[in-house]
Amino acid sequence: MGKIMTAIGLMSGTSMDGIDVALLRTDGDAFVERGPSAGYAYDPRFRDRLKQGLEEAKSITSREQRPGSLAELERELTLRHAEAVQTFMRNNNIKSDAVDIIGFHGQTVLHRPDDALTVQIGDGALLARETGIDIVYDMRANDMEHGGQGAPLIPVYHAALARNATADGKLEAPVVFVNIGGISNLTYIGADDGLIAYDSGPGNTLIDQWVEAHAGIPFDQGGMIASEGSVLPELAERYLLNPFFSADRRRSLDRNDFAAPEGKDASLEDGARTLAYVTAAAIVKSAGHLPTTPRAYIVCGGGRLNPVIMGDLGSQAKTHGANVLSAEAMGFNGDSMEAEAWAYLAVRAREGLPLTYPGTTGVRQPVTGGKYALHGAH
Ligand SMILES: Nc1ncnc2c1ncn2[C@@H]1O[C@H](COP(=O)(O)OP(=O)(O)OP(=O)(O)O)[C@@H](O)[C@H]1O
Ligand SMILES: CC(=O)N[C@H]1[C@@H]2OC[C@@H](O2)[C@@H](O)[C@@H]1O[C@H](C)C(=O)O
Repeated sequence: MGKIMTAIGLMSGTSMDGIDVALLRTDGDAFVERGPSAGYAYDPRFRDRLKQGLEEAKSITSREQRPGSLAELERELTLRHAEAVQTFMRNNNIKSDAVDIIGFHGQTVLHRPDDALTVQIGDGALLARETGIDIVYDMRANDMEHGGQGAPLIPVYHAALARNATADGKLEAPVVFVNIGGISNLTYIGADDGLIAYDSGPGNTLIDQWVEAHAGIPFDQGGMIASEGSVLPELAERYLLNPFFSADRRRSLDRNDFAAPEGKDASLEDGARTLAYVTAAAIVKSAGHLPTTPRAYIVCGGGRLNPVIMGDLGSQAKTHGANVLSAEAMGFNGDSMEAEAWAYLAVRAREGLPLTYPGTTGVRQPVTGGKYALHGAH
């Protein structure tokens, strides 16, 4: 066993709904002990600023550029993360000298794997100064420099969880972890420990955009709106026939790769129902590229709280003989898993261990990654 470190992971995902924080004790390998976690929601005004930041980021051609208000946004985002860390440590009685490292994801504002360009805003040095803790950040860049898609990075953590659950007799491979966030991604862990991962399609983003534009609400809580509607097959087909699903090569997605329907395309309810169906069908369709059908799908991320998505995923997976379980049914935490993963990745980075593999991002060889900001350096 390697050196066990105490790490905090910070995730601000593509849904831009807030900051997830989680504490982990780990050696970056098989030893994983999950600690407390929390979510700190963004207020609607900051969420709007992030959305504007995504627009401004469209003109970026090299990853250091911060056009428009992006530099100011990066500073504010970082200070919000520092505040989240401080609140989290206060609420859980954790002293900063008890934490060895923070894994800081930042906010993805642009992701164009075909141009080898991925930009996560987040100022590691500022966060180190504010928290007094060493930071590992910018963990996607090195993967891209070595020919990878820069995403997904969570698979190595899924693999550690699966290995431990299999050893405890709680799980039988092959198994798939699905994260239904703004975008959905899946990790396949084969019986021989083989690891395959990729983005599987639009997650909640289209549903969020649809209900925001037509009902002025940020998301379809509990799938209430979708449950009143019907699937419109033509509209669903329009998404599911996208070349993303049939291409030979799996590629990672940007939030803007799929667009929400036009208002005239559907009623509020039918639109929400159809997009929930698309979210589930995209996962099953993408899983068709795996070497074997998994026995189970373990679902994490906010989409698992939408029973319409879960119902569709359950019935479609069943036709292939697979069960669908929420992360909680396996004793995991579906809200904090990404933040836990960023804590785990920070420790792996510190130990020089690989973060990504040819099977997870298409990188040429397993590579580590991350930049460091040491709190004593200033
Ligand atoms: N109670 C709920 N009912 C229905 N949907 C929900 C509920 N809670 C959260 N969601 C959905 O989950 C989304 C947030 O998911 P999550 O926090 O996993 O995304 P993320 O981490 O930002 O994204 P990504 O994994 O793509 O980076 C919300 O935008 C919403 O659409
Ligand atoms: C570029 C980027 O931020 N991608 C995110 C996004 O959100 C889900 C999916 O698209 C995944 O590829 C990734 O996040 C997860 C946490 C990952 O890297 O594992």
